[in-house]
Amino acid sequence: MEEQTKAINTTPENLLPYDGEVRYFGCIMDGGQADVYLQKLLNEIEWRNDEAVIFGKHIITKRKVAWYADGGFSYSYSNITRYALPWTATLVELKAIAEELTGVVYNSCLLNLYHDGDEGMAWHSDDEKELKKDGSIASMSFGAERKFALKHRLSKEGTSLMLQNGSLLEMKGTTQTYWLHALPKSKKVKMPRVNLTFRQMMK
Ligand SMILES: O=C(O)CCC(=O)C(=O)O
Ligand SMILES: [Fe+2]
Repeated sequence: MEEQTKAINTTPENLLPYDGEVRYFGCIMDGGQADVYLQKLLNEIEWRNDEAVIFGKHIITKRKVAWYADGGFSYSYSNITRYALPWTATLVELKAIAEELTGVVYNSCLLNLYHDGDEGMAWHSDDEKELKKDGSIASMSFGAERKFALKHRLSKEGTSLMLQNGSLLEMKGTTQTYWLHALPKSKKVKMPRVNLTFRQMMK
């Protein structure tokens, strides 16, 4: 890896006023390096359309997904069992960068490919029982800059920020219990974005 030219903010402030911790490290690599990673991820990842059952209807999302993890992990939903793919060299590199900055070791990664601003992610929290309770999620972004929104479940208080190319965001503590997050659609965005969320799954 090339040497960093700009200093990374290794102790970013908490963006949430209460009930959780969300920290934005900003860009953790230069733009050229981020562009190289974007191309590698677009080409190397086994992207597939996500399937889900919503209101009894079987739907296939426009957004593409992939799931990589330590050996042996599987995950079931809507009567489908998915097996994790083994880490690629690129993902091992990116996982090491996330772990170095957050001080947490991750054992799985969910990847999302949004082809343009017509694709997004609805309000949700990542509170599946398979995930370590109050654990850390490290979210790395490549490609088009997109808005990331957070909303408290009870008070409805909200905040948002732009996730830049080559940036890192960490969510931890009680964030997934009390806050929802979303990636709103945007007519202005014409370029793809790849997002990686490194997660701590229960063994
Ligand atoms: O694309 C993003 O920044 C958010 C992804 C996300 O929330 C998720 O995969 O659970
Ligand atoms: Fe999420």
